Amino acid sequence: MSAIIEARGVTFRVDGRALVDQADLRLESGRLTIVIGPNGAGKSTLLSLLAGAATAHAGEISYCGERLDRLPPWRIANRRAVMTQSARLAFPFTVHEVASLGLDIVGRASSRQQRRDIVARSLAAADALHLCEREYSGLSGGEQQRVQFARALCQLFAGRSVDARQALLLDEPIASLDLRHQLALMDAARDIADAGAAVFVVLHDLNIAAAYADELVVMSGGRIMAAGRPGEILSDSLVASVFGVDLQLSAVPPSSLPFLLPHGYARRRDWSRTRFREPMGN
Ligand SMILES: Nc1ncnc2c1ncn2[C@@H]1O[C@H](COP(=O)(O)OP(=O)(O)OP(=O)(O)O)[C@@H](O)[C@H]1O
Repeated sequence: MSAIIEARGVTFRVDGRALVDQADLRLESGRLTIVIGPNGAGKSTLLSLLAGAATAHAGEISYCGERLDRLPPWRIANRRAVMTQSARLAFPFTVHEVASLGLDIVGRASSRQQRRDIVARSLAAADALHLCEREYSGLSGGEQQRVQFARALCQLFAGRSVDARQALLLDEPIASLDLRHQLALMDAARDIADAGAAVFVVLHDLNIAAAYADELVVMSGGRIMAAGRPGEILSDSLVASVFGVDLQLSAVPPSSLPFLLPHGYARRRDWSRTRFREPMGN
């Protein structure tokens, strides 16, 4: 079966410089793919290309075997939801209104009650239901990030009635979150993959990436340097060559790092999962 999203030889240049250079990638149903790499590696640019927000100069991106550049916007909107890094809003929207933006171009066939249910379910999945009536601009950075996650979930859930083969693309979704919300959001992403979507996440935290990824993609200088199961590809030498960090010389004693590479993958699987569903008091 074709991948939900596939990139073949994708290259994107600005002023002659390749920000993404000949990337090959398959995002499959049921799989959580996490991309890591240093600042400027090209991770967000790759995500924009996969989302259809930028157009490749070479290579091809397809959704379920159909060329992305030939799909009408409404089909793209039903098939993939995106959470970008920055989401400033110029108007005084409430949290409920921001989450509902995810329903703007999808889910039009749904009844008013179905749309209300989708918004409530998405806000609950992001632990943001209790913020519903608050003004978005008055929220903390982490709270805003959770509302943006809810907005992406709204789009995904609403689009599901039209197109069951979907992808969720998240750009640094846990950058502003506390530890519990980081794990809860990643657990929610895991659940969405387990329900059949292809999930693609840009992360900086190598421990969390190693703990959650079915497939880890390591980027540097616009290129995919390695891809595979975290336990198979993560090594001190890869971290040294891509991030310029010698883990052996780290000032932090290994025993204080709860799931340091590459052992985190196995350990995380044994933990009880963190859920947004319980009230968390903020
Ligand atoms: N519109 C643009 N014009 C010129 N250069 C750009 C543009 N967008 C991104 N870049 C450059 O392309 C490179 C890749 O950027 P990108 O945002 O994809 O990296 P990233 O891996 O997501 O980085 P970070 O971890 O810092 O978010 C960077 O060097 C960036 O400065």
